[in-house]
Amino acid sequence: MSLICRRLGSSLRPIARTLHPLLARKSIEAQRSPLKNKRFYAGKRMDLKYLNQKEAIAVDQELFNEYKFSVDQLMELAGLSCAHAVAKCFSAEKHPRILVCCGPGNNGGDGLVAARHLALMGYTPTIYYPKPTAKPLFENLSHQCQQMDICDVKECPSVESAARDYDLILDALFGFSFKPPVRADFVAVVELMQQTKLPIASVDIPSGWDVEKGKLTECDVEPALLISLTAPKLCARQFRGEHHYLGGRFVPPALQRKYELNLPVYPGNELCVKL
Ligand SMILES: NC(=O)C1=CN([C@@H]2O[C@H](COP(=O)(O)OP(=O)(O)OC[C@H]3O[C@@H](n4cnc5c(N)ncnc54)[C@H](O)[C@@H]3O)[C@@H](O)[C@H]2O)[C@@H](O)CC1
Ligand SMILES: [K+]
Repeated sequence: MSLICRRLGSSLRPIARTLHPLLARKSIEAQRSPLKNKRFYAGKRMDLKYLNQKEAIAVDQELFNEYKFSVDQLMELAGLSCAHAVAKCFSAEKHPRILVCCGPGNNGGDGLVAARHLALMGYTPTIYYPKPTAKPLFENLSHQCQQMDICDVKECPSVESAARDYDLILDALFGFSFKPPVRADFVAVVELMQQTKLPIASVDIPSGWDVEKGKLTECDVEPALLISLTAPKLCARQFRGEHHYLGGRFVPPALQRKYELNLPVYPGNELCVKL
């Protein structure tokens, strides 16, 4: 279409655009995004972008500051998409009991949201939240879980007790703001996840991995499922588990274009897409 538009010459372009809305739209996109236009001409998909830590933080900030999303809004969608990805890979019949390990930041908040949705989907989540964040958002999420009779444990389970009491661990300890090494309060739970034979589903980043370099030691956490949120981070290139999903279906198209995210198409009305 854009090719036709060029051949028509500048004098006829406005007429062509008036007559053909699709032609007009493509032409506007071409002006806004040369890369997208190039992709259109070449007829091939650009590769999915893997974000470095700075880019992940920049996208995050833009969603809040430029697009005026609230943290609650995005966290609800992120956590819900994690629950959906878990349900696609681990059925409530075979893996009903889930230990949800929540960290002190927004990754932990995603875990609290996911726990609530997993409970509604027929799982039995139990929350381990060693350093609850004293902010209304996190207090409210914890309160909602309590009101839904979701249990929590105050002590980190041993490898043996976890093997006995749970079928899966949801790792919502650290996301893209993690800076190694792991601090004292979280060493026990990271060690549990390194040593357990239970399958692990990691939210956004396998906790303890460097956001860009990935695994730092041979014994680092090896999740069976990774749910990248918004767009995968560089460390996800090292992911060798069985299932990799993308969730967080809330990125406005203009922001996708600005960061050249080249996100895959989510099927139908799904909240997550297999990568
Ligand atoms: N932009 C987005 O795009 C969205 C991001 N969300 C989630 O938010 C996450 C990022 O959240 P945050 O920026 O709050 O950061 P994180 O949740 O990655 O963690 C930051 C917290 O961990 C602590 N921490 C950092 N390094 C540590 C270490 N070595 N040992 C112990 N504690 C450490 C920090 O003090 C801080 O409290 C994402 O990974 C994703 O899960 C979603 O909630 C919603 C949408
Ligand atoms: K995580």
